[in-house]
Amino acid sequence: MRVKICGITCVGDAEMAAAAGADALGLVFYEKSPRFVTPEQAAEIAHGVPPFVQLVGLFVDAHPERVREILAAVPLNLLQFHGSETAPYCEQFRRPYIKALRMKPGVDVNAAMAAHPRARGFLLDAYRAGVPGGTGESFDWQRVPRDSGRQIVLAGGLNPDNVAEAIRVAGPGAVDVSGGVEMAPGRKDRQRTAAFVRAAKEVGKSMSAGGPDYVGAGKCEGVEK
Ligand SMILES: O=C(O)c1ccccc1N[C@@H]1O[C@H](COP(=O)(O)O)[C@@H](O)[C@H]1O
Repeated sequence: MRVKICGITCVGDAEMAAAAGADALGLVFYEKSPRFVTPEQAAEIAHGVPPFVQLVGLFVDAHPERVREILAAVPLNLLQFHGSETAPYCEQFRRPYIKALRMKPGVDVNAAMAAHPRARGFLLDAYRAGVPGGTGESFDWQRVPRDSGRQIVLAGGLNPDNVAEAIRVAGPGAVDVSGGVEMAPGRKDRQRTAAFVRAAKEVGKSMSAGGPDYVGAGKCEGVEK
């Protein structure tokens, strides 16, 4: 189970979250968020990120020039598009990306996924009208498709107390949290972050112990599995 801690705003929190075992750290480039960071702050935070921890840039319907400017200044490994971005928009940056889907009642998740054939995965988040994300609200985890064949990142209102149950119900490949591990908007709490990573990794391990440990559909030529 991979874990992303989103909304990192300072070097200390990046180091703390990485030490707690986070696989990815999120930087929010959405100006209206309390977790917004400037490209300069983001570049400084990037220096505190150890090798093999992914740095993810979160955008909400940003002007393409703004995304390019940030890409030139910050070594992002993955882009997270959290607005109503289309596939051509997302693909123009030629970087791996995930697309956030807000779980509005009645939304056709499979159709939304099909519209982004080149996305690395889909982050499923709660829906609240007028707010693009980071609401601290969850949605019915039963609604997460189990057989889409796409990588699912579960988000929305997760915290150290509910993440294990959320993973058991939804069966995602990764989880993403922001408000549920904070002590104040934009500042992560060490204990909550560590407890979240531990809970997610433990349940992920116990679930893979009960089933096949290799779920990849792709085969390598000449190699029998
Ligand atoms: O974190 C934000 O401020 C934010 C702003 C705009 C769009 C997305 C945002 N965050 C993402 O939302 C999910 C859920 O947040 P939470 O855990 O419910 O607080 C989070 O994982 C971020 O990827």
